[in-house]
Amino acid sequence: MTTSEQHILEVHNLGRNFGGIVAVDDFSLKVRRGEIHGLIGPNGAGKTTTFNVISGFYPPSRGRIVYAGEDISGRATSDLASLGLIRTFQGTTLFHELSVIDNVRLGRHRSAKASFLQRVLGTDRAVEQEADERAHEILAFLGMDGLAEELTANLSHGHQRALGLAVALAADPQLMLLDEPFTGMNPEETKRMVDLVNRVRDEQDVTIVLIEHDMQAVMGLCDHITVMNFGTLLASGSPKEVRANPHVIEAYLGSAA
Ligand SMILES: Nc1ncnc2c1ncn2[C@@H]1O[C@H](COP(=O)(O)OP(=O)(O)OP(=O)(O)O)[C@@H](O)[C@H]1O
Repeated sequence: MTTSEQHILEVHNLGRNFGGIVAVDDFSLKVRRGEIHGLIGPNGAGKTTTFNVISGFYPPSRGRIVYAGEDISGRATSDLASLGLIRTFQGTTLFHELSVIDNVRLGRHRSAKASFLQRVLGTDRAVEQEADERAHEILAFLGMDGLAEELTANLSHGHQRALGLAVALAADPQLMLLDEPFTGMNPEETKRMVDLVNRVRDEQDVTIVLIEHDMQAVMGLCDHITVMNFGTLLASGSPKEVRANPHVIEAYLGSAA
């Protein structure tokens, strides 16, 4: 296997400025197919900016992003979604006034399986039916099929976050970028979400990169961790290696101080 077959994502010497602020500078990252990869670092380290550039929300100022062997630098989010690169957000982006199943159906349309006109006119019945079946399948996979017709606003926080995962899964991702999936969760909800993320990788064949501040969850879940500080690469390795790295300890103690 060549290195580009092994790595679903390669970020080469990425840079991103906002006016005079250098948010990300000469940052490189490689993500192997099938792994759960943590992107960590103190506040303001450049993690969210990196996600935004990879997922096409901002073009890079410098550097290159290669996904599944293809240079995707500066490509639009909708293009990337149809290639199987899907990103979730820290806050929930669900439609609270819609049912659970309708949210998942909408997630499927992000993968552009039907043309815009077909979607608006609802002319492609086969596409609609397939979206419906897949939406139920995903809810069942997440143990939420019993909630399919429930109003999203009525779900618990934990279920809303799991629904966010269902919406992302509906787009048939190969690579999912999860932005702080455990934020605002109690330990029990975090444990359930950790199990779900593991199952998404194991059973749905999705590679996962996640930004997260809950160190216990990150260390327990990730195969590989990349640490950023001041927009640059600070360390990269197994959870054990990263935890023992004096530069990482210093960066975290410094930020806590
Ligand atoms: N749209 C923007 N305009 C100006 N500056 C920005 C913008 N987005 C990010 N920055 C700056 O870039 C730097 C990196 O921010 P970023 O949000 O990427 O860090 P982070 O590691 O995700 O932080 P946190 O863990 O607090 O979310 C910060 O100094 C931030 O203020």
